[in-house]
Amino acid sequence: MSARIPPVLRPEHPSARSLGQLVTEFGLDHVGSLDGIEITGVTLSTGDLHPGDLYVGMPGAHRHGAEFAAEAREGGAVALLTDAKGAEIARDSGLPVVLVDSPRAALGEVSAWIYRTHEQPPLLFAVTGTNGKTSTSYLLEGILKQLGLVTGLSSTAERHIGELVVVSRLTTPEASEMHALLARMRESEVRAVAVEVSAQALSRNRVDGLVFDVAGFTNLSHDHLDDYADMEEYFAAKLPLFQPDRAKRAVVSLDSPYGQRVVEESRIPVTTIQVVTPGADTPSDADWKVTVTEEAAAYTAFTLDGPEGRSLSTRVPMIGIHMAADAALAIVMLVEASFELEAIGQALEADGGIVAYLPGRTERVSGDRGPSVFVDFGHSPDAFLNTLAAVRRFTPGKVIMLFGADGDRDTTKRPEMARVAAAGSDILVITDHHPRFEDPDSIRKTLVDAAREAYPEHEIHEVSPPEAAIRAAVVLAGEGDSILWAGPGHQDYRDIEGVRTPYSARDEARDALREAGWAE
Ligand SMILES: CC(=O)N[C@H]1[C@@H](OP(=O)(O)OP(=O)(O)OC[C@H]2O[C@@H](n3ccc(=O)[nH]c3=O)[C@H](O)[C@@H]2O)O[C@H](CO)[C@@H](O)[C@@H]1O[C@H](C)C(=O)N[C@@H](C)C(=O)N[C@H](CCC(=O)O)C(=O)O
Ligand SMILES: Nc1ncnc2c1ncn2[C@@H]1O[C@H](COP(=O)(O)OP(=O)(O)OP(=O)(O)O)[C@@H](O)[C@H]1O
Repeated sequence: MSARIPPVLRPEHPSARSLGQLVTEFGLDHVGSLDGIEITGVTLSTGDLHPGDLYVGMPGAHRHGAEFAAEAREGGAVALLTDAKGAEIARDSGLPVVLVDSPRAALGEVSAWIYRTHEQPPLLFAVTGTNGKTSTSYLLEGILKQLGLVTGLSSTAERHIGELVVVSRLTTPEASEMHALLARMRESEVRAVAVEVSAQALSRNRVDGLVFDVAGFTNLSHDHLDDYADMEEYFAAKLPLFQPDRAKRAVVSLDSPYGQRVVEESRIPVTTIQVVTPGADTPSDADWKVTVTEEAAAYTAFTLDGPEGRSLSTRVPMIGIHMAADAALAIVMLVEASFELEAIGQALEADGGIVAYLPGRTERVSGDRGPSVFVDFGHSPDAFLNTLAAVRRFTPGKVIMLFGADGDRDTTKRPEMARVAAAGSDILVITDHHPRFEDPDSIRKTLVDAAREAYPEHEIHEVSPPEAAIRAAVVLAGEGDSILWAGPGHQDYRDIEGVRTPYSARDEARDALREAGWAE
């Protein structure tokens, strides 16, 4: 059985638009009569086709989308938008063809036009960076709700429209889906939307047709070097978000050295923020400074100090300094969007701090007895470093780190992940994650070898599959110990040879605790 692919959210009451008018307004060439053709939606996939759609045939990694034009017509598509090659491929499809140089480059503006998302858009927030995008987006959404707004969210984990929740496929949806989502949000009177923007999304035009009111940068560290040749290329992929055609203003964290470079290369007004340690040798030049004042098992308290003596103290219901950094970034993004710091402070104080639930982000799944078990989505060396440090601070006993590495994704980060995991833990349990089309034994071997080489004395267990590994970790743990299971986070499947096999790390961890007698 494979896990269900979540649906794409579309407006429930789309208004029809004239294809002829689109062609005229965009100055496009076309083949075949467009007389009387009305479009109500747009898609680049036959898997998500609605009658009345404009089907966009774009060249992909494997196929040219125009190959599916006839299938799209049978499914109710009323026209094809494609490039010259696609027009040739789809010559006999029976669909009128609208021509563009690059369907991907045209998709954002065309989708915005079809769904009228340029008209009275909500407040738009974008968050990018290697780690912390999802967390900051959820925290933004949480605070906006506390301020009384109807909100929307687009993240790796979920898309939210007010109270409606749908599981996500991509971190940042393709532009056609993004504008459909915004149109649906408008129907629900959503006033502010937090959007997680991946580097891949910026490289692939997925946020075209949007101008964010405020863009936030969390940090940059080693990840995605399968998609980008090196860190410079990965960094360069993030920069377009910080230019006038993409965002009006930005808040940039200086917590990683790349933050300063974003400031230097951005061409929009930028405000900076940084986590500071009282008494540190190098004072921070950031506009806003975050000081963690208390780290408890259920929350992290911090003070945010800004220009003109402005200050706010609150708490985030998550563990770790990095979560205070994400929460403070969210608050300053709101200030840049013209919310009063005082009003934010009052709303948070009324609720005893920020109210937000972040699925699978250092989520504690254990109860009052036995070891603490946290399930986390971290899958990069820097994420491991931060979450392990956070867990360590509450753990009187041993810290057991359980993790595997993604198959068919950046292989160069694996040894460093293993070294960081060994350095920050007392016991390592190495297992499988999403093997995809790779051999899981060989992925584990790379991790075990790297950890052993760096820390020959470290206690390392290799256990496959993860269902057995979490049970092994629980057996190794006792009262006062912690298990950090990094990687699976919120996900409800494992990708094994391209099949999404249903699986929940959080449920497995709860079952393992129950079987060991630590939970009812
Ligand atoms: C590697 C990559 O970017 N792939 C994307 C790409 O697929 P592709 O080029 O392989 O498509 P293809 O199979 O050649 O097909 C070409 C076209 O024909 C269409 N088609 C194909 C078959 C069919 O039966 N009907 C049909 O309409 C496809 O929708 C596509 O438009 O075009 C598809 C449709 O637009 C995307 O969904 C797909 O993203 C895949 C799922 C993906 O995983 N992308 C990753 C790299 C990604 O974007 N990740 C980031 C970052 C995550 C993070 O922060 O960690 C993200 O934002 O999610
Ligand atoms: N500011 C931060 N600095 C470093 N690590 C962080 C930070 N915020 C979160 N993390 C770590 O990174 C993991 C992933 O967090 P989150 O999902 O918020 O990031 P993301 O950028 O959305 O990741 P992805 O690109 O994989 O979706 C967390 O579970 C935590 O381990």
